[in-house]
Amino acid sequence: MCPGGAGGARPGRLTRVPPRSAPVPVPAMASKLLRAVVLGPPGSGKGTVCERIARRFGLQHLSSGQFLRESLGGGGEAGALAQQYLERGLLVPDHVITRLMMAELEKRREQHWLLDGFPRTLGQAKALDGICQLDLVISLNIPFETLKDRLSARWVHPASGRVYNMDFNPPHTQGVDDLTGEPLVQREDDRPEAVAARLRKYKDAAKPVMELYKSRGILHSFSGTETNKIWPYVYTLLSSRIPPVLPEEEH
Ligand SMILES: Nc1ccn([C@@H]2O[C@H](COP(=O)(O)OP(=O)(O)OP(=O)(O)O)[C@@H](O)[C@H]2O)c(=O)n1
Ligand SMILES: Nc1nc2c(ncn2[C@@H]2O[C@H](COP(=O)(O)OP(=O)(O)O)[C@@H](O)[C@H]2O)c(=O)[nH]1
Repeated sequence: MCPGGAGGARPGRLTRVPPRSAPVPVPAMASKLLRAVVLGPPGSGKGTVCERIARRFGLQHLSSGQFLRESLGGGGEAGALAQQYLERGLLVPDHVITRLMMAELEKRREQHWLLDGFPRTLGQAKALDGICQLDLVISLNIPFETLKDRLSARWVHPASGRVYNMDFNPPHTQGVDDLTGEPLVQREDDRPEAVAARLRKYKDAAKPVMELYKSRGILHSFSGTETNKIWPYVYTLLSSRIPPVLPEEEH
């Protein structure tokens, strides 16, 4: 069962109207903790979509890539090991990322959450199964050329993970994070040489994960080249599972 989750009851499935005299049950939609995953290749907009979902629906956005990058600075053994993989655009071994993510999920037993970047392999998906029953998996299908263009124009604020794109969502001042005023950087693994390898590896590892979630009937795929066009569909899907705290239009 999910940490803090309500087990088998699925949100949005409470369709029978009770007789007038019966006590009114707390709707599953309000009481069940949502466990969702966003899948997609590097540059597909997972972080962008997750941020929007997190803000509109009051979910915790948990980015495995961001947790990994934060672990690098800690001086620990796991961080040192992970650094060698990240620099080369390779996936860190399943047991390393799984241990990290399980610890983070354990801290958030009582919150709705949305995973970004985890699980990336079948091994990771099985580890997640061991602690949690997922409600929803969103898959973003974006053409390869679009991914390459986006990643080469991506700038990030390392401390927060906030992402910018010189065309799509540029910072107010070039090269500077809007909230902190700190410098933005380009990730080493967003260099064109690393990107092609990352995309290939993503495809190989993600295929069985998607098949697993498809076979369970929880996979929802969205295709396109623009996040703003995909977003209304994602918003509608989420709204069927959890009440929004902000309206859709406010990006
Ligand atoms: N489950 C995961 C998640 C991330 N990573 C490592 O962390 C890096 C950065 O992860 P993330 O921020 O999720 O980036 P990507 O998905 O690679 O790229 P993007 O943010 O562009 O999606 C990955 O390239 C990979 O080296 C990993 O090994 N295993
Ligand atoms: N041009 C363009 N850039 C986008 C769009 N959606 C997201 N981006 C940018 O593309 C880059 C990758 O998006 P991100 O959310 O980091 O994707 P992730 O790698 O899947 O987490 C970032 O620089 C985003 O600002 C879009 O519709 N058009």
